[in-house]
Amino acid sequence: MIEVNGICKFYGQKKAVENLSFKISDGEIVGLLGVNGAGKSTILKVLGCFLLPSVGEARIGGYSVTHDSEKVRQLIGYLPDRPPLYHEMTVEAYLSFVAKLKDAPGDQIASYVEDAIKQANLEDVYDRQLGQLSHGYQQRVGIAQAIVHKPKVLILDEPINGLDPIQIAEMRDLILSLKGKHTVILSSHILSEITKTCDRILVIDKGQLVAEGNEKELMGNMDGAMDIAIEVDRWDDGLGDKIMGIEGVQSVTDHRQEATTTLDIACNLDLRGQIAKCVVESGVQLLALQKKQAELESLFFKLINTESRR
Ligand SMILES: Nc1ncnc2c1ncn2[C@@H]1O[C@H](COP(=O)(O)OP(=O)(O)OP(=O)(O)O)[C@@H](O)[C@H]1O
Repeated sequence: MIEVNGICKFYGQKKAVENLSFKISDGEIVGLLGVNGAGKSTILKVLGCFLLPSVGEARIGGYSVTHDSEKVRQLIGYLPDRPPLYHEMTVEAYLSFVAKLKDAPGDQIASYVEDAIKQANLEDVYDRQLGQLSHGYQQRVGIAQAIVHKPKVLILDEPINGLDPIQIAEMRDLILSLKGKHTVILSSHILSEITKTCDRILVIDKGQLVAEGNEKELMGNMDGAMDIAIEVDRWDDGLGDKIMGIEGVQSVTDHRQEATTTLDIACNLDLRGQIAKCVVESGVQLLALQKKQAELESLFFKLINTESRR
């Protein structure tokens, strides 16, 4: 449904997107993940026909965003990072206005608006002026204006931006409810959130695609990186150094308690056997050894290589 081939985008001398290619199939929900300034909005603006690519081509439903932008616009609904709302209009009047602009069939505008209001859970505020709505409701109206003409593809730029935890959960449900009806591409800088809604994640760093896959696949791409925790019966001065001496161990952090000591060990491959052997040979009793789930955040940092930015 969406095909991006070798896109670059320059703002003057500044390269915001570099040689980016990806495909999104019909009905998929795909997330663009990256820190601020990674190039997410720029990519979505190109797909939304708001910006032309400097190099390369993008197609939606087979139509080029550069040469067939009229056709592309009919296929897509777009929520920019700031929803384009007219504050003096009511929700219903605004959605009806957008439906007309998007060439929804004249005799069905009322039913299209009603459907969008229902889907975005706006029944309680349909007659309120947009300027009087909370940020969370304005964001929902932003989604409603993107879906009102029943587009095949939805492009959502940071749909949870500025929402509180309850509004985030509601927005997550709303996005998941769009599954099956639309192909969705959305952006976020929050890894834990994007994994809850998206089938697949494209990790963007400095305008480039640095990794892609679902959460499990991204974890699998970490070259076997693994965090291991061990518990031993007593503190031993040389144990940390001995474990550090095992090839592939990256760091050892100890936590001494009264009765036992735990050590957190980061490795670049599965070294559980060697670590157990090393502990036993040191004469210390090994009470527990477990593989820790690598934290999502540490995955993100590893993928975009930003340890130094933390
Ligand atoms: N109109 C513009 N003129 C010049 N540079 C721009 C312009 N818009 C974006 N940029 C730069 O291009 C890069 C990518 O910006 P973009 O907004 O696409 O990133 P982003 O990942 O969406 O970030 P954010 O999450 O902060 O919105 C950034 O370095 C940004 O400063």
